[in-house]
Amino acid sequence: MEKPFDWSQLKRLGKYMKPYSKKMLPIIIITILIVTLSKLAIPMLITFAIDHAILEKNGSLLLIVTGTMAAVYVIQWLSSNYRIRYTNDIGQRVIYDLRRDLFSHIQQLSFRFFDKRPAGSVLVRVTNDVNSLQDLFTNGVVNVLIDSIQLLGIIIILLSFNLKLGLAIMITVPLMFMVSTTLRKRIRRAWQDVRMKQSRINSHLNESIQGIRVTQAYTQEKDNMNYFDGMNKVNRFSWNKASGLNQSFGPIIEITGAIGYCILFWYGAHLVQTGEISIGILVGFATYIGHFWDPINRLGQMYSQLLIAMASSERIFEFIDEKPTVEENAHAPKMPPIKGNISIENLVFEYEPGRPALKGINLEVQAGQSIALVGHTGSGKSTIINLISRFYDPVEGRILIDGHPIREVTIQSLRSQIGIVLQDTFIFSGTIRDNIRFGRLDATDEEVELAAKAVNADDFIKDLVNGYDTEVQERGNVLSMGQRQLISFARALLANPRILILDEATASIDTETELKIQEALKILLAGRTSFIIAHRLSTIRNADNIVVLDHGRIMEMGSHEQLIEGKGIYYGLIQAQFRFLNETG
Ligand SMILES: Nc1ncnc2c1ncn2[C@@H]1O[C@H](COP(=O)(O)OP(=O)(O)OP(=O)(O)O)[C@@H](O)[C@H]1O
Repeated sequence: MEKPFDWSQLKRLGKYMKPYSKKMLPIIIITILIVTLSKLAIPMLITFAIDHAILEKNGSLLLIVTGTMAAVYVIQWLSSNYRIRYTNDIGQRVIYDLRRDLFSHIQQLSFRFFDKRPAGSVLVRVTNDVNSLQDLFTNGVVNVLIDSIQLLGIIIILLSFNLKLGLAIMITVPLMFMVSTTLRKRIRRAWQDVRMKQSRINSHLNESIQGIRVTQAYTQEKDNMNYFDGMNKVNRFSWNKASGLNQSFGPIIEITGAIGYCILFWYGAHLVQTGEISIGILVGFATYIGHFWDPINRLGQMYSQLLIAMASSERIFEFIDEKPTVEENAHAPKMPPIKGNISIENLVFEYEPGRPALKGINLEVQAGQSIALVGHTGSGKSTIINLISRFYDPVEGRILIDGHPIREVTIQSLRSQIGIVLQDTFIFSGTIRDNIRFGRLDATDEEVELAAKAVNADDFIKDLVNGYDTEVQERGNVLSMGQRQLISFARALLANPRILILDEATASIDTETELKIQEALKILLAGRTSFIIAHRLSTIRNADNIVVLDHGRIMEMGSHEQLIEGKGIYYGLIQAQFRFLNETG
């Protein structure tokens, strides 16, 4: 359904122009006035030249009028130039501010926001929706002004030339407006349909490229192609429909315009014969009418553009108005340097109402201890670490670090002292050095290399073509799983956090890398409080305390030996792992 025009959106967008309006708007308005006035002056000069210079054979007057016309054209060209430069500048500044606000706001939003939306849809708002406003700010608003002033000027001039002829011609205006707006509406809907189809293609494309390895592994290329082909065909049909409608617009407008010309020549010639108007005025009328239909046409077009832009701005502001679900108290103090004692008190959490992921977790951790979280998939391990880092807030209960409830300190001061190494180690596009330095941006090259050495990453990095300056692409596809893991260890070590959270990679890697990772892990964990979602027996065994979770509850807790002796869930898990290893090995 098409929405009516939303003024509040335009008002809100207008606020983005405010910082620049004082300095730039007066210049823009003056240039707009000069451009329109000079456009209006040309037919007036033609009229004058015919009646007073050509018909009266006054050569010197003709020369003066021609000179004046040339001067007007130069003025028009100059002010047009300035107008375009200033409107482009103001437009780009507004878009820059809007894009910056949107991006910085999105970065603040909590995990819950991203849980609900595919990455593609967030991307579209920062790119397409902001771009669609660009046209409005650079040309749209200004063109509306120029066209409106031009239209008003022509109407006044024509009526003052000759009231009767002026009114006779203007009979066609409502007709033209009606035809233009009805047709525009249909065209707009058709293009909306095209955009919808295209965005479907885009999101399918995005998913296909992201999942290309799975598609090829399961040889689903043909099915995938057929599906894509279907969407592509539908897109072609809707494009044809929209462009057909679009093309019919010009001739229809021309026919309506021709009616105006017929009236002019039939009635105008009559008025010339009766001596009521001069030939010059008749030619003047014809020239002005030539400039008459264009602004009407463009204003209709502008309305569609405005509707599209308002829809985009609504989507942008919807994101800007989104509040982070993890909020900070207005005067929250900073978390003092962390020692690492953690108390988890009766923690209850649900991602979706009525489906608890944690059902009352209690845990005491001493500074420097390492905790291994184990349990079946979906038992709540990741949820616990998400809550410690305050990516979500609990429904009940609380977490204290060195006696400070984490909800009462600033998020920045908390997270900057917690290091997180996720299973899916994200490598950004850039050099290896940049990727390690992500842990602490002010680290020197030596510090980066020291961190890499400490976690045994130095050897393989030096073997790369450009060593630390080797460019890696987004997600680090050129690196192996184990190498990516080591880089993320170096990144975390460089940040030197007091609390370390680690989601151990599940994929099996060769024994040599495994050993390297285990050694690196020892260095990384030394002297820090750590939570590890552990999958490898070696990691689990080395932990000070093993916490066994099931369905959001702690079922068992203790050292490896204690838990094995207890012959409970942990014992079962370990047995199952051994059985699996024996059967597959
Ligand atoms: N973003 C989310 N939105 C909704 N439900 C979620 C979300 N993340 C996890 N859950 C649900 O919460 C429960 C606990 O999930 P959690 O990720 O903590 O398990 P886990 O023990 O870390 O599992 P795994 O070992 O597979 O990573 C699961 O039932 C899961 O379906």
